[in-house]
Amino acid sequence: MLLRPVIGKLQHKRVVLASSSPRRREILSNAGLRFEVVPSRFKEKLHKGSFAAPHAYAVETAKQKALEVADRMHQKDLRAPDVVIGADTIVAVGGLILEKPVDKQDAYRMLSRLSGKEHSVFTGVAIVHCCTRDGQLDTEVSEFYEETTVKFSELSEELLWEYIDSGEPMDKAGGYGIQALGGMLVEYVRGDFLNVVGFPLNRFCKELARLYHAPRAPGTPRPVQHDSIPAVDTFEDLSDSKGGGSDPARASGGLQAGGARPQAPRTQEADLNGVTDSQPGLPAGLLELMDGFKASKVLLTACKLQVFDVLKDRGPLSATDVAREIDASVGGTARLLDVCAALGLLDKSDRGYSNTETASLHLASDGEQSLHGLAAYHDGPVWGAFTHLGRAVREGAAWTPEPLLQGPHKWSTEATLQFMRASHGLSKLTAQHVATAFDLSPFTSACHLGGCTGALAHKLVQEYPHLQVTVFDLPEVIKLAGDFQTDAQPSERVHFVPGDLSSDSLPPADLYIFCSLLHDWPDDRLHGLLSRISGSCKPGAGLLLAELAPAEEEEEASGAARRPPGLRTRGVGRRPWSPGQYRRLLQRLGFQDVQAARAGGLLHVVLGTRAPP
Ligand SMILES: O=c1[nH]cc([C@@H]2O[C@H](COP(=O)(O)OP(=O)(O)OP(=O)(O)O)[C@@H](O)[C@H]2O)c(=O)[nH]1
Repeated sequence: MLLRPVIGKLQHKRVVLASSSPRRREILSNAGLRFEVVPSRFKEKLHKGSFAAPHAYAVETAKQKALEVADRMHQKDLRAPDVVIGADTIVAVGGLILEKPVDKQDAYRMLSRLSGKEHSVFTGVAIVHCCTRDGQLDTEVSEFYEETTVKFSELSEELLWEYIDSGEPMDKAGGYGIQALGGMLVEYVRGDFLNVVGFPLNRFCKELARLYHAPRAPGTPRPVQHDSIPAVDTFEDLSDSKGGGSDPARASGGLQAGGARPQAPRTQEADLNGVTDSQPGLPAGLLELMDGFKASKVLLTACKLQVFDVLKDRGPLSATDVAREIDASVGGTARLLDVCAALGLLDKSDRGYSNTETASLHLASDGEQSLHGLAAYHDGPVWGAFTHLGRAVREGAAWTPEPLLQGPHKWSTEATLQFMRASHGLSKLTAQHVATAFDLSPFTSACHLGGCTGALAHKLVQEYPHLQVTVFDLPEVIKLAGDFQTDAQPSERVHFVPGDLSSDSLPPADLYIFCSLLHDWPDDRLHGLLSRISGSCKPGAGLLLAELAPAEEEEEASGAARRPPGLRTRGVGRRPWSPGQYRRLLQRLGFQDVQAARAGGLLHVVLGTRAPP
């Protein structure tokens, strides 16, 4: 299992592929990498003559493509992804650089130049690590290139034109696609085949291994292992995600979006350094599971005590200053702050403690992307439910506590508001990704079922100027929805309709949407509801489902599935969600053209169209 740990180095990072090339997307996703695709807008027009060699041109273009995306994403959200990957493939023959042909004549010129000769294919790759400090984007670029030699047969005019007329050359460097019809033109290849197709996967993995696993000098002791929550004085040792490897993003003060994670002891990564650990592995997954709740409680407690609010937009503060502001003991506060730093939620320096970017963005109570309400919900009703899990199991009760299951019509106004605050935070965070996972412009009316505060509805109308959106939810929720604001302007195209999903008829719409709602529903209820919706849909109407991705998939992609089956740290109580399962379910319910996409690194979004009966 040397393969997945290499790609797994990027597992908990938000990775973006800055390329529109379907081949690059396929090569990287086949390798198990999880990423978003944001095509670069950088125009490939660098002056070729100013580069000493063709590969230098490809590398610089790859770098500019990636930096353009990092910069644009940073400008847009004031938050860049953790890693942006850019690539550029060119063909070099007789001192000339060939890119994609602009038209058939250009393709003809390129292919006749390659006929009967050897040429080089270079792909330049840039891996850009990003972090944001004081609102400024900081980048660290690793770049490399790979060269492959390709020899073409002599091509007759007839063959040449037949190939050009197939249309295949037009979006390909040098005017051919070696992976398809163009393969028939090729006599031999020396070097990495995938490099010709557009991405040198082998070299990329070596580069990741180098970046994240700088070999230790001989005789250097192995890094110290820690429990999830280390002794206060040792938290600095936890700066790397898996212990032992170097992480450029962190080394440069960078921050992991999913950074607050307990540490597991090193296991097989030693193989990457050529050091094979012959000892049987310790049950890292088990220990992590036993300990994991402490990390959650630290985060939830720091949120509740408003530690992240106190530190937001302020310079580093001492434990004494923070203790004064949150009205707590100095010793207790110091310990809490140290553990928050160990978990990657705070930065600690000689001058004191300050928020990481993630903490300011998501854990302080104000701000558009705050998840403070969700933290309070977990610390309150959810925590309470899991405290009595043993009793629920003995009595055969649902894991969600009865009062929560009963729904808002049985809750106090405060409990309903607490639930809505949690839902609102999560919706605001994910709305843009859900709204743009697919092109929804063909629809003119949508209904967000269980749409709560209307956060997604407002994003949808902002994104689609011709769309009317109905938010359908229980009367107790709709009554309070006006108390919540979104960054979008209130719109007359958003309507709130009270009703009960399971008994009332649904408002008419040509697109129905569910978002983060179905994951804990029992199978029979889910099937019943979706069949009812399918029954209310006219042919051509859409159903869009967006759910948080299950822990299993993430872990499998990273190789963490080495753990004993069934041991998962996250996703407890969730219905296992896989796009494949929902695709099949939607197809059984009469939806066709079902497409699945991954959005924001956290969501699966599935869209189907009601087939004629
Ligand atoms: O044999 C093959 N050779 C090349 C390709 C494809 O050609 C293009 C190369 O173009 P470029 O590197 O500029 O990348 P774009 O497609 O324009 O996408 P970006 O958004 O990244 O600029 C590339 O798609 C190769 O896959 C091929 O398919 N076969």
